[in-house]
Amino acid sequence: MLRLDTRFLKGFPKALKVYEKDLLEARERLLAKNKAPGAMLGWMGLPEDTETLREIRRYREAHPWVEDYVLLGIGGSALGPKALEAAFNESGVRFHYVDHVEPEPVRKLLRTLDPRKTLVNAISKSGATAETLAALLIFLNWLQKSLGEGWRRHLVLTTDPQRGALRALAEREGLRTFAIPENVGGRYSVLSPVGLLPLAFAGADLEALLMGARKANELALAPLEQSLPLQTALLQHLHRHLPVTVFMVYSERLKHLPSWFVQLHDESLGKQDREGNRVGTTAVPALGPADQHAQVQLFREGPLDKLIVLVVPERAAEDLPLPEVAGLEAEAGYLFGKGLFALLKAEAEATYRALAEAGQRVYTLYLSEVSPYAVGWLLQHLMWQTAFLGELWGVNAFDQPGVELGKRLTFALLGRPGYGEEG
Ligand SMILES: O=P(O)(O)OC[C@H]1O[C@H](O)[C@H](O)[C@@H](O)[C@@H]1O
Repeated sequence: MLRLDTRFLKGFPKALKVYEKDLLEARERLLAKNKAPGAMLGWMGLPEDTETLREIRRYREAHPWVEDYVLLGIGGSALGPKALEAAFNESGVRFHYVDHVEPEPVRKLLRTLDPRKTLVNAISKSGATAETLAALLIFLNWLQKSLGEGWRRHLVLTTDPQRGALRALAEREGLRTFAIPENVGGRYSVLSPVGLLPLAFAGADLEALLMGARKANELALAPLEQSLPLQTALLQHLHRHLPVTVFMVYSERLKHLPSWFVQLHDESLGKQDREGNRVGTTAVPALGPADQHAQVQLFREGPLDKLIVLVVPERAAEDLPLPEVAGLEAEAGYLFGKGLFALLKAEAEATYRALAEAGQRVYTLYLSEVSPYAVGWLLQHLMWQTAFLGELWGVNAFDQPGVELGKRLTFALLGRPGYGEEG
């Protein structure tokens, strides 16, 4: 379950009435786009795709020998699986992410892996991302050298159904692939095979994850009073004059979730609107309680330029009682007999109050627990929130024209044919 707490934003219930028409119109505009050719709204339907889920299950069952799973991908092709696998790995399969281009960690990883027990999954929607292609060159060569003809069983590609270098390679070599639907962009792809395939190897409950996401879909389309995604979109919209939106998660298991959110929010919404105005707010990742001992000083006494979102679990699957230890009564006695989770909850609540008291704008999203169901719901909720904000802010939440120049300049520096002039 997901629950919104806006107790310190006193004007919110009234704003919901004032903005009702704008919100409902934004939702209508978004849904109307679904009919247009080229609309990138396929993420809305991913939670219903049981056929792909079955295919992924079969593939997982046919590969019981996998002990190490190497994921080659970056941005939307890595952040989602990384966030979810860290939270829900039940299988003991070891995951390694090559979402960078630093030689030393890649060399170190290659030294530790046994190719016979390793599955390499290259993920790229476009099939054109330099970092991913570079990693693929290295790992494909390594598999071929170490396994000879058997290398093909150890490589699986997740990519566009038709286009791109990965698709072409798969066809030439007869490699196993999973498709990222054409109408699903990278940062909205976590519930496609991009996330589901690695999570199947992690042993996560995929059905519950998708069931949670379906709940977010239901609420996104519900009347405004029940529509959590419209409500949090409004909270972001009301505070768009504040340059920073902090996304602070009180869960060690979800420590990579803020990075996933940062890409979703920043790359979707930070752009020029139709009149050429620069719009967007900067999402800042934070982790509780660790950042109480780092960023919270700034949040308390620094500029009041932030909207702060706390994501807090309400229950632990299993709490850990704090034992009494003789000699530590004076400093730690107040903890004796309490659960570790009680401390987490108290800290989240204390931070919530302290930030509000400081004059920061802050609201909390409670997760019933850190479960695949609740987190699937949260991810899909945040995708809806982002898509609604795209409509409210007059930007296309599904493209990323601003990253193109950097790519072209990289190509020019490396002498890729056709890119010489910029170099
Ligand atoms: O999946 P890929 O096509 O390899 O893209 C990976 C990432 O790189 C691009 O530069 C985009 O800015 C991201 O939105 C995308 O998630």
